[in-house]
Amino acid sequence: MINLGIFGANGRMGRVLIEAIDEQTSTELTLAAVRSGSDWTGMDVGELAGIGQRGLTVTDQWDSAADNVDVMIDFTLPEALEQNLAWCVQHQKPVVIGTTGLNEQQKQALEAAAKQVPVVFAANMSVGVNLLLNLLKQTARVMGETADIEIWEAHHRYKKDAPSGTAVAMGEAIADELGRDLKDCAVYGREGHTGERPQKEIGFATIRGGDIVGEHTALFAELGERIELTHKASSRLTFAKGAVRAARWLSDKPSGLYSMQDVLGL
Ligand SMILES: NC(=O)C1=CN([C@@H]2O[C@H](COP(=O)(O)OP(=O)(O)OC[C@H]3O[C@@H](n4cnc5c(N)ncnc54)[C@H](OP(=O)(O)O)[C@@H]3O)[C@@H](O)[C@H]2O)C=CC1
Ligand SMILES: O=C(O)C1=N[C@H](C(=O)O)C[C@H](O)C1
Repeated sequence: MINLGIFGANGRMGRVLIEAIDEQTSTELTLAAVRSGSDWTGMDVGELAGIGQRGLTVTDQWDSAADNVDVMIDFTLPEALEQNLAWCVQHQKPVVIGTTGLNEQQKQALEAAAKQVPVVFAANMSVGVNLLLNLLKQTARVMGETADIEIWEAHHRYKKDAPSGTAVAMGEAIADELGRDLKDCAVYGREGHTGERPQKEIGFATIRGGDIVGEHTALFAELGERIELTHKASSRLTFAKGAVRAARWLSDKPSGLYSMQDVLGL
């Protein structure tokens, strides 16, 4: 049995993580952490996730459960990342991180923490997106030098970062394969008299609306033909199941920064 803890248990991902951990016979939820003073403190985790009472309450007293946790899972917001990492380092807990929209300082904090505890970081925990990253590299090898490359993504109205972490990871996978630096060739939206498209650009477009769980497309457009590679997530449980799989995989690994590709053996 692997005992798991969740940061941000009351969030959209936190709630489906409770459900995903509950579904597995080999994992048990032993810490459902929320921020200090949160209104959710004291609520039964099963009630929070809509799956009926489970006998564990949401808490803002994280330390009291630390001894009973093997791996933490963090899907919160970038502002919470450094505090969560510090807690994992202090208590020597491996951690799976799905939070997106990290700035340079937060990325460095992630790398520093991974020297002291095992860390899986992935902007998207689904099997499909991680397979897609490989397909994008293959497509870039064949068409990338001559095709116009565009990436677009669509998410729910509540999402706070843009473009999505997955879209950025897709752009990075393609740019790496083509020997380009995404910082130099990315264009985030276009407006006005933009002129003709420079061939080496990688363009990004973002849609936000309603309850869209997460959709990503990469376009490789030539004169005369084009390829579009699309992934559509229809349930957050897909991401949560991926995170639980990553946590199980991480439980016996040494310190280091791992990807979902490592977890899946891709
Ligand atoms: N890698 C992947 O596969 C996926 C990644 N994500 C990413 O996961 C993250 C969370 O998404 P989602 O669940 O939809 O977001 P929500 O806004 O629903 O949840 C965010 C959680 O983080 C907590 N939080 C926010 N700010 C702080 C803070 N400063 N200190 C402590 N806790 C804080 C919130 O607590 P409170 O309510 O108290 O503010 C809440 O519990 C996003 O970055 C998203 O992009 C999402 C899906 C899949
Ligand atoms: O915020 C979300 O919801 C999602 N965020 C991730 C991202 O930014 O790529 C992954 C997924 O698409 C859902």
